[in-house]
Amino acid sequence: MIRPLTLLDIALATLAVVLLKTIITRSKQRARYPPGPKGLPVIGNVLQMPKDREWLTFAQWGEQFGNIVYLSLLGQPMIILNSAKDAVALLDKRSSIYSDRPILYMGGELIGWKYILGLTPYGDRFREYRRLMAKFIGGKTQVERHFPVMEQEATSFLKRILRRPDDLGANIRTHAGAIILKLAYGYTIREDEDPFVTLADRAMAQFTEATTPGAFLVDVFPLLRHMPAWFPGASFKRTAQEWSDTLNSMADVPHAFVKEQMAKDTEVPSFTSELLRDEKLQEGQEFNIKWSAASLYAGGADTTVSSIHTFFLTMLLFPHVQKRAQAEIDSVVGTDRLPTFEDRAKLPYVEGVLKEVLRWHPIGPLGLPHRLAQDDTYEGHLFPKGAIVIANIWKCLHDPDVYPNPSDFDPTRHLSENGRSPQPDPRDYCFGFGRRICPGLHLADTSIWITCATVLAAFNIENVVENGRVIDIVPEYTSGTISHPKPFRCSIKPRSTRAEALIFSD
Ligand code: HEM
Repeated sequence: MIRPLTLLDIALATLAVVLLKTIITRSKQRARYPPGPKGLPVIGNVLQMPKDREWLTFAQWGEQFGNIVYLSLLGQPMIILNSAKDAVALLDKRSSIYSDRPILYMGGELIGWKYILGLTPYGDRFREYRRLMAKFIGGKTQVERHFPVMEQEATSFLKRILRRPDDLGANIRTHAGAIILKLAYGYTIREDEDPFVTLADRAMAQFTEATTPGAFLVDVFPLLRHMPAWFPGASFKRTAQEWSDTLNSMADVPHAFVKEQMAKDTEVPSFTSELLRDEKLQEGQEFNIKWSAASLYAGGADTTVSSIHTFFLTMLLFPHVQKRAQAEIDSVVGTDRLPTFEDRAKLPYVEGVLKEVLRWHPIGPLGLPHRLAQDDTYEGHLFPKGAIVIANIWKCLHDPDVYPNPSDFDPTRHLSENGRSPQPDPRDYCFGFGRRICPGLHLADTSIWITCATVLAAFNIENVVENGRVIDIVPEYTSGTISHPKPFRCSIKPRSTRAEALIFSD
């Protein structure tokens, strides 16, 4: 005899149908996602994620599965774009839906880096920060106003090198900090252990630690953020509080300095002072000015450091490039003065050196992650809403079809020489894409150029010789959002007594 159906039977049957439907829909959807390495149930590709220099593994997966690679990390979809063509087609051309940022619970929410532009969600605050920055450094004309500061700081950099030639890393950090602090706050740094530079360095180091994937469980289980700080196992909350204090000081202390100077009418014009004077300050406006100035500092201090370091590294590794660039400067500028921005258009080979520095090792090999705001389809694939989309900038700039022999540092690839057209300008990719493109790109381009040009005019960069033996170096880079050359030794000496005199001539 057949037992009559109970409510429980009906509930179980309904659940089974719903589960089956979900599995079928998911696997149908999965079939429409781009290909990628096969992961495990639930955790997806978590165990296959590379621990360092992710851009190399992502590029390898691109060769194996096709340029667009799909990954799933505990259910979080991630899409890697390994070609410039796809990055432009999606992040540039469909920018209105590809411009959000993923939420980082430890770094963004608990510590407060979401107030810094790079992690600010796509919305009103994002637009306001970008508007303020565009007025100051948004184009070539705006940046031209800052040429005198950059030229003066380039000479100060040469002096620091001359005084402490063995402290290259520290000298470069001071130099980058000096430019951005002058522009953002009208602040002149102290030569020894500047308190603002030290504070910012600490905040940036904590940022790197806080946003390293897998470093904090709260990024995997966001509900943990509600745990009280005293709860056993909640030490991350206390760390977050401490690091939040550092970040707030990084934004507050220089801002207060400008206001103090303005009250005494002694301020040096800067991003902050100009906005505080100009803007009819409405509610919340001062907050935006303070945090966009801190965003300039956070975005500008560490990035150019890596590029300038790469410049020294490559001059050491490719001495023939250094010689040719110096010969070009000598023939155009002469040896009685240092190069200025007025010389730039007449120095195509030095321009090629700058482009190669930005291409050979892009400081942000994977840029910053974008977040897709709604479902999208592209070349027959489904890209789900909420997916994290990453452009493999390193791969775009090392694609052998676009840049033949990509590991060669060859400035001539950017010249129209011997009837050859220049290869694509790396600046079209290294600064990112769409509405999130680096707002500091013109400042970066000009400040790195003047630094390289003056260093080439004044110094020879050579291998260290010890006990008659040349110390060779093997170039190595750190992992992380901003990738730096690992420390290396080099000898930096004035090219002549005349060059040395020029450095101290002002
Ligand atoms: C070699 C130098 C630099 C390179 C290669 C570089 C590259 C980048 C890249 C790849 C991004 C992410 C773009 C995206 O999401 O698609 C970015 C964002 C950003 N950069 Fe730069 N950058 C450099 C220098 C600077 C400088 C000098 C500043 C400030 C003065 C700056 C400020 C920023 C800010 C605030 C963001 C966040 C933009 C946003 O989220 O809307 N960067 N940069």
